[in-house]
Amino acid sequence: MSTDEVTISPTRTILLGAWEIFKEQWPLLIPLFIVLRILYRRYASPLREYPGPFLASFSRLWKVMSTISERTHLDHIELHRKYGPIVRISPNELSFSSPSVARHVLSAGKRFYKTDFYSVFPPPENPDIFTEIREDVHAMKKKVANVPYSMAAMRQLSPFIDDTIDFLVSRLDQFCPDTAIPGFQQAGLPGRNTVVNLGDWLHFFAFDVLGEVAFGRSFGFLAAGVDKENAIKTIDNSQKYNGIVGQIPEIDCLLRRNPLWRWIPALDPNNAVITRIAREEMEKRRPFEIERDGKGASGDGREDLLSSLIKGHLKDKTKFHEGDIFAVAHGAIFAGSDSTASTMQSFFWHVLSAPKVLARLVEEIDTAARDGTISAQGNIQWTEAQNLPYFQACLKEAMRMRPAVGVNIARYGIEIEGRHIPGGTRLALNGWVLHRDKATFGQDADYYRPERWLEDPENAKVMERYMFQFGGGAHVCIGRNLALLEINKVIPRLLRDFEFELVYPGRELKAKATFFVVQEGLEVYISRKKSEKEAQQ
Ligand code: HEM
Repeated sequence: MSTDEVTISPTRTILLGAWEIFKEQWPLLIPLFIVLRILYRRYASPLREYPGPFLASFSRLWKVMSTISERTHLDHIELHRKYGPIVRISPNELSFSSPSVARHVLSAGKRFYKTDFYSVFPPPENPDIFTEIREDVHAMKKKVANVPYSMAAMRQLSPFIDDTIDFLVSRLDQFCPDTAIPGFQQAGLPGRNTVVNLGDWLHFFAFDVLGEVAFGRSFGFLAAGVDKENAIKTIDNSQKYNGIVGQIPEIDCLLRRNPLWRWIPALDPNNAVITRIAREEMEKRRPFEIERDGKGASGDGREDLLSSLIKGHLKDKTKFHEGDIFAVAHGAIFAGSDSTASTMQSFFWHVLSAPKVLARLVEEIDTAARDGTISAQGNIQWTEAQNLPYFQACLKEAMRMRPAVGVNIARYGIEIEGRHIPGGTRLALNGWVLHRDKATFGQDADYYRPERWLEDPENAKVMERYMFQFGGGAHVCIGRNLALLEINKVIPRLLRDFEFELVYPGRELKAKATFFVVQEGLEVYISRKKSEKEAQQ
């Protein structure tokens, strides 16, 4: 007997036999495998009992197509209306419409974990707080980043937000008819007929604030008055990619993670203007040790996000690496700009579309400015804005109706309200669906009605518990203090100083859900309000 005959194991013999059969029969075997897999998923999977679109029962195509169409938020509302509170949206994914289930899934410590959806978001080599899916590592990074994001730290940055608001106001001023110049329209000056894209200006504002807060310098969008170097568009395209490829993360290695991309300069994300500024600022702060004494490159004594993260790194380099500094500061721009802009756009669109709401809101703000509840001139403080109950109700209602995240937030988990969920199942939640729950928000939950927040304080508390515009639990939005601070300062100021009117009343805002809901179509006419003194003259 030869040595070879002795060493061939039975397993190897079977595998070799199988390979031989496969080589000959593959044209038949591959389709057979696909059909059997479809049949298994459709009729034998533990999730077969859950209703949903036919395509979704055996393939991820349904949710990929929905994400490509940028209508995921609307598709999910329709789905739940048609199929009920739990819908199967892919072979191993269930979508839930109940806010109490969402609270359970998102609560810290309930053993629900972020899915690989998040792993496609850049930077893959050094995940930031949003993209980090290892819970222990995430907790370590978040501990460091929580410090600069606290409300106290944010309020210390208030002067820089104020400067950006002043600048926005001066830019908007340029579109206002100057009634002091007789015949201003005939003179070709901007006037009543000037259409202002308020949505764009709010977008530029949100970006410039983040530049100030994260890197101590504005990105210059307000100054340019345009999307400089298509930076915003680049981010939106990148989010679109994340949203779609996040549904099928396996293919990311063939696309964005494919090293060949680096050879095409236009596709290299490192060339985007925001990334370039972030890298430049990071280099300016070296050696990092000087940041420890508050003598950082921002030079004006203020502690921006970058310098605070550098300090966190210096405290414990093993827990918060150098790469984390860049990833977290840079990630803030991606996570915080479109989201804040979208929220402000929703607010303005809803309020300007509802004349009675607008009248009541403007009355509240004007009265508050007259009686000293809020400053009559210049910027409005956070604490002052808290004394505007109707404004707060309008804001909550806008975040309820059109939350800034439009794609599902997904988690892995195995048990919900006593119901066992097979391991590996993704649990999907969509704010647009959750916030329309009639049992929680009322029978008229489909309508924008700020009064619901003022009618019964106890009920308002319950509704507040079930709002998910900032996510929840261990992964609750770290930038919510900044976003709310910014919004609470800028919106009442704009409504105090200007009058706005929609150019196309009754036209829906175009809302494209990439990850965030990117909105278009907030065109307005704008004019300066007369001060009390001017009105009397
Ligand atoms: C109105 C504005 C904003 C909205 C509506 C919003 C919404 C959200 C939501 C829903 C999540 C949870 C996502 C998930 O679990 O998958 C989230 C997480 C996050 N947000 Fe925001 N966000 C806003 C502003 C900001 C700002 C200004 C920043 C930073 C400057 C920021 C940074 C982050 C980060 C880092 C996370 C990940 C948190 C974690 O996983 O621990 N966001 N945001």
